[in-house]
Amino acid sequence: MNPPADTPMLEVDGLEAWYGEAKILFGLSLTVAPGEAVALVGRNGAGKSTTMKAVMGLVRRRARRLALHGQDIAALPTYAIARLGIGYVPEDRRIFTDLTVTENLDLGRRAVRPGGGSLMGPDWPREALFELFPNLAALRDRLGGQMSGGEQQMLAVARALVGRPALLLLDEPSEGIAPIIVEQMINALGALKASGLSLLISEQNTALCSAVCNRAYVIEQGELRWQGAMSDLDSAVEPMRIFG
Ligand SMILES: Nc1ncnc2c1ncn2[C@@H]1O[C@H](COP(=O)(O)OP(=O)(O)OP(=O)(O)O)[C@@H](O)[C@H]1O
Repeated sequence: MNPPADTPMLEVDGLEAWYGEAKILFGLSLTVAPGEAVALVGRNGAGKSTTMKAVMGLVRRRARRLALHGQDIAALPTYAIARLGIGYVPEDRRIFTDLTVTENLDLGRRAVRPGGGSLMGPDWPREALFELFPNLAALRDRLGGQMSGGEQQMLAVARALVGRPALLLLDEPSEGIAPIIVEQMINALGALKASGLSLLISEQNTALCSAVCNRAYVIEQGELRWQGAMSDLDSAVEPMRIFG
């Protein structure tokens, strides 16, 4: 049975998370609607990465509700959450440095069992990925370890897309990459949004957030500080100085 039309793609309610005994998230709530691009912003150490890890089940966490398009994921292990349809690109990219671009992409395929409740996002055949990230096309036989940080970031995003996620979590996709590559990343993320993919993007780059995202959540010390339309963030951000 399909969920009601207004079901969020991602629903997070009252999320708490810990590293060992240290509590990091204190009851965060957020949603991402189908096809929506949402920014998660906040200073270094605010808890953006932890929020993404908590959604993926990579840290100890508890929530009143954690659901992917109506399906409860709170008790699932990480691999099952990924298999249901969430792609995750962590801050440290984690591409295979000893494999070529093409081999890295081949490893991104997701083992999906029909009827298992998995959501399939837009299909990105290899040539479409190379159109999305033209730099990768020229480097298709290059080893991952011999690419720049920005190229590796593109490869990490492309590899996540091969698995046809319905929701993509991107942890600081512009971090440590050259401005020209940030431009290309903005274009690519715009195309992803246009394809109907839902995006949750942790970012400190205001240009990227404003170009791609509809709404934003500001977090500070593991708590929600502000939420609203991306266009209203600037006036809210200045007094809070949450970027940089
Ligand atoms: N593995 C860990 N063990 C213990 N504490 C951690 C760990 N990773 C992060 N923290 C702490 O959790 C808090 C939130 O960190 P998190 O990485 O989620 O922040 P962030 O908003 O993503 O910041 P950044 O932009 O610097 O990545 C910080 O106080 C950080 O020191």
